Amino acid sequence: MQASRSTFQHRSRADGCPGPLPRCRPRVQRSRGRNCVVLNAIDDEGTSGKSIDAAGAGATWSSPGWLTQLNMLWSGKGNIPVADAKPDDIKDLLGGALFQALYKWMQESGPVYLLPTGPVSSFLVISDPAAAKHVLRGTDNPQRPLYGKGLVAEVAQFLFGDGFAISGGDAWRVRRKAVAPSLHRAYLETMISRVFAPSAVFLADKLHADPAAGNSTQPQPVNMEAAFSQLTLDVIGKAVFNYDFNALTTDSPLIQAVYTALKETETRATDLLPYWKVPFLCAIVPRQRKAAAAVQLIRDTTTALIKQCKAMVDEEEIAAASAASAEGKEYINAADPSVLRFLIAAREEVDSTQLRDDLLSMLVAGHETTGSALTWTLYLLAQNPDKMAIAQAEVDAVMGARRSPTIADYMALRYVMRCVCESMRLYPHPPVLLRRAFAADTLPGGYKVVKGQDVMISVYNIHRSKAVWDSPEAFLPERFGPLDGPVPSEQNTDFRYIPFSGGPRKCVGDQFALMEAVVSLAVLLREFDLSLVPNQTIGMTTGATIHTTNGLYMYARARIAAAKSVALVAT
Ligand code: HEM
Repeated sequence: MQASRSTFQHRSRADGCPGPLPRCRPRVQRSRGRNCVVLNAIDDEGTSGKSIDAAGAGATWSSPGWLTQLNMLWSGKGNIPVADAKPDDIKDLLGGALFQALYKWMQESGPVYLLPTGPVSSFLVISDPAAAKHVLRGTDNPQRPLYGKGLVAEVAQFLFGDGFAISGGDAWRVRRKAVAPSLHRAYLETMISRVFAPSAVFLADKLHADPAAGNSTQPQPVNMEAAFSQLTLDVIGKAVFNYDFNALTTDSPLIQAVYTALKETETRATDLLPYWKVPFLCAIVPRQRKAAAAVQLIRDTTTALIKQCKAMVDEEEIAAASAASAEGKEYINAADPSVLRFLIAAREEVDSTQLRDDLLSMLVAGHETTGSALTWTLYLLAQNPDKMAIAQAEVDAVMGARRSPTIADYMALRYVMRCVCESMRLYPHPPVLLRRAFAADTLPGGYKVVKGQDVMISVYNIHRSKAVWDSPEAFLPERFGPLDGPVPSEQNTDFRYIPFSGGPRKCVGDQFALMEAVVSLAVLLREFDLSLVPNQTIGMTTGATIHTTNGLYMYARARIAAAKSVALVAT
């Protein structure tokens, strides 16, 4: 199958350590015009003294004092700095570049500040690891139920329904406990050989065959962001439902529906006027009608897949799954190792609607996230040829003439793994995590949080803060310590590195995602020299993940080294 250039264009996308741990540094006392914010030293426990000139905070011509005052008076949030947010800034950030504006305000207002969004509404923005740890660990924690998902559940409900990615409390706990075991070790190993490696090799074959990929005398750019979005949709479809979207080859109404629904979730997350909360308006606004039709198609397809799978699972398989569970073994169906099959065989299906929503949660949560992680890792490698050379040398040494990485290869691809981790530090997906306080609380550092407060944990800010990381803007895969040490996580960095969140609501697919990303990159780096098309501007925009503004156009030239090693084996 010949891939045309348009094959790798975005559909309506979603365009539509250990090792030396970074230390906290003293904060600089600063003042900004009339708004005097004084932050004192922050110690390693994240405690700080702070004060704010309440009368003047936020009082510029465009961010009038009354707005700030109301915010501060409301429920007595007086000990938290208020960002000097002008209406234009807020308009911009609601349009999609939210996390970049949050970074600017962190530099002005410190690691915990209030962002006024209306006369009596605000976000509490957290860019401090200790405060983030406190909130994340207190989310849906039965011992300390202080926070819930809040706004994110509201904007995604139309798609996720009662899925466990957005539900809370007991409903979430029960479903997470049922679904998480499906991603067990044997399943992940099977995914490498059955799904991750073959899908990446398929993409490589398309790039080899595609004159648009840069192998002809007239090299043409390939949009690798679009290619990764298609690859990860194919992967997650097979892994969760045993369903082949064939997104790398075809364009179907179902694929369009997935992109439409994702885009709508992203748009809702940044809508200034959440008119979609009004059912009457949803019924007449064309965008909402389109989104509703898309969700219906996705749900109908999922329901049909569940029905089909149920028909395949017999009593014998249920007994085998139950016996495996009793013996503490990991059950897997050799013919269909998908999450869906596991859940039905393990009788964890509850009712079909709940199962449908849980599976859709995994589909959505596991698609653009991994696609974006791959996009930015490749971008950073292409921008840092010295790191690219190390990664390719590792891939050559580990894989030799094998096109498809094995589980042993995956374990040995430690530098590639660090490249993925470092890329998720610089470009975390999503860049902010939303929460809402169920009860009044006090954050480390003494910041008072009122009941009902919407909270944004800016993972982007934490990951790029000079107070948290040395040379935060640099791409340094080596920064996490020796390659034979553990992979960085929120645990071994004390919440300084949280690309998969942390606490009870931590990503359930983190190991899946790392394997998929490392395996996909290994296949591509082994077979291609990938370079950026010159003179393109790679801007950032966001919805659920960080996207490029215009795509990531690259040349993919077949590597001589890979060709040689294949030839060596052939002789
Ligand atoms: C690089 C790829 C990925 C990244 C960066 C990522 C990141 C995250 C983050 C930050 C959260 C927590 C959100 C929060 O605290 O509000 C999360 C939750 C979740 N992720 Fe991932 N994820 C990735 C891949 C995946 C994959 C491949 C799957 C499925 C196989 C998946 C399934 C989920 C689910 C179901 C949740 C909700 C868990 C719950 O609420 O209990 N993710 N992910």
